[in-house]
Amino acid sequence: MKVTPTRLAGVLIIEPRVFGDERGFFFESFNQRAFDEAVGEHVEFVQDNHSRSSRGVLRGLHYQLPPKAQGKLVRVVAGEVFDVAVDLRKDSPTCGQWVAEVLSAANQKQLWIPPGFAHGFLTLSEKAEFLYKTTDYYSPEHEQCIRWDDCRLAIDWPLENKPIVSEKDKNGIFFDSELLLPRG
Ligand SMILES: Cc1cn([C@H]2C[C@H](O)[C@@H](COP(=O)(O)OP(=O)(O)O[C@H]3O[C@H](C)C(=O)[C@H](O)[C@H]3O)O2)c(=O)[nH]c1=O
Repeated sequence: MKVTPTRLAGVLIIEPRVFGDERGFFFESFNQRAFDEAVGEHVEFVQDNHSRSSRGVLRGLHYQLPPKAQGKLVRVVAGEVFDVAVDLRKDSPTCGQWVAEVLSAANQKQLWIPPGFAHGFLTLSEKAEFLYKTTDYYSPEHEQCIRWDDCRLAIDWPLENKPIVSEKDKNGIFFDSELLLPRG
């Protein structure tokens, strides 16, 4: 497993070791011991999610407030997305900054996004199947949505057209220092 830090401390790009042969391929999509070693601590996941999106669908930017903040280990098993994490940690030197990575069935890359970040993605392929593990349960009461087009975040989405966004996401809030989350 190859682990690459990003410019947002804690957010990691994880590339599993893929075993290809004449039948196809095999890889461990999650290994608790290897993951904990990569992150440097034990991380427990309690929920697996799966969403399918069409080209141009943008989901996010979502996060849950403490005490239900979620860490997310995300990957794509069909198609391709432009995946984004935004640092919302109050005392972080990269607070308000974002990092993006193209995740696809072809590159088999995963992104570890610890609690304290907002997350979203733009679908680049006709269809994308998005799977992810979360470190806490879904809690609508704690869910927040920051506008994908917030001008302070200025995320450079590779948009071909106006994205397809849910009503909830259309009515998201704008990034503000009041939103920031305590570290940990
Ligand atoms: C997230 C979630 C949703 N739901 C229900 C609530 C709605 O009735 C329906 C669709 O929810 P939503 O429109 O919030 O789904 P997404 O827009 O894909 O939200 C996700 O998208 C971005 C990329 C994220 O990072 C979050 O994990 C998550 O918020 O599924 C559940 O039952 N459990 C869940 O964990």
